[in-house]
Amino acid sequence: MKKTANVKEAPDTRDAAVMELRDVHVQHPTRGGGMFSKARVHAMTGVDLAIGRGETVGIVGESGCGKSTLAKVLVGLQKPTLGTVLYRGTPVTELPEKERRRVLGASVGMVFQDPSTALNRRLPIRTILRDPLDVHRRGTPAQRDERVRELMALVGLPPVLADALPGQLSGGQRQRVAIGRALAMEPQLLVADEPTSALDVSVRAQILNLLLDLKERLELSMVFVSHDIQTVRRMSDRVVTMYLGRIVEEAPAAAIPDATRHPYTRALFSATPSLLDPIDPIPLIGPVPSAVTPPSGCPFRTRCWRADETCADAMPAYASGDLSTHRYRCHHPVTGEADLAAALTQETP
Ligand SMILES: Nc1ncnc2c1ncn2[C@@H]1O[C@H](COP(=O)(O)OP(=O)(O)OP(=O)(O)O)[C@@H](O)[C@H]1O
Repeated sequence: MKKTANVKEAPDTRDAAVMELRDVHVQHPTRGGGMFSKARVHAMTGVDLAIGRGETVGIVGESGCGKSTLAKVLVGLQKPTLGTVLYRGTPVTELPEKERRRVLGASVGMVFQDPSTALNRRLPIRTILRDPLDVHRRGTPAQRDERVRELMALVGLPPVLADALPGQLSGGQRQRVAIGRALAMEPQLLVADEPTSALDVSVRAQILNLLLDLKERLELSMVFVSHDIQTVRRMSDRVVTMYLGRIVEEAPAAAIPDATRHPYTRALFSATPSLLDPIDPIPLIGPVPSAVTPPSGCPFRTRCWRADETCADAMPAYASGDLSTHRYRCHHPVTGEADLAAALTQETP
């Protein structure tokens, strides 16, 4: 094991949370399941999460693990089936639907994966940026125009593009518009769901740097969602690993990978090694199981090289790591290199 003594501890911001989820569940009727089908997709199960002021929380996991569902709950686009969402201490899940959407719509900004589909192609950039201000009746018309100018400068768009249509912009410029629109209402929290995965590799770093810069300048809290743990680690103070709708580990970003204990976090990290520090990829055997009939106990057990019969009995309770903001749910946590070596020799069926 490498030493983790130099790992900087992320502050425990739970008391000053901008947003908090308490035991949140989201279940969907199955697609094509028929009107009377009782089958449900378990998109989120028992999620507890607090996002501190000025903190960036990264969410990582494979496709279908519930990352986008979590992002939608935070911005009010997805109502939880069960559980409580608090915005600055107010339980918004107890508000009427329209009011919950209004409060979260005005307080939380969202940047989607693909700016080409997220922006209305027929509207000029100035109208797109003004839209949230018009919807929420923020300021006078002159103040709204001034805010549009400010937003364009903030996200690095030249004023000359105000009358352009989204189709006349590059992918990177379109994502800048989407970020500007998300910031129009001066939100405290910005949620970015895979904000660079639809962009050319050459502009990805520019958009990531813009988000880091805006977070500092505006003292934003941020939730950054990606399947790429290396990017999440770079962007975040704290990283949350999700698997089949559940949080399985939360760790300070600087603790990744060496101090992390959950086999799934380790496997995700090993799948995107850096050129400078190559490591053997841990094979994740088989696909993520169905979210309609998730495995009993620990959902990762069917793909985990450390699983035994205890893992089928119950979802492990949270255990604390050495750092106060590190916790994980695993019956057989990874505690040393030998625990990883066994993963490399497991047999592919
Ligand atoms: N409206 C819906 N109806 C039925 N099932 C849904 C719906 N939305 C999401 N799901 C299912 O919920 C689960 C979680 O989906 P979600 O999109 O949150 O995962 P994700 O980790 O963001 O994946 P991706 O990276 O592919 O977007 C998946 O099994 C998905 O198929």
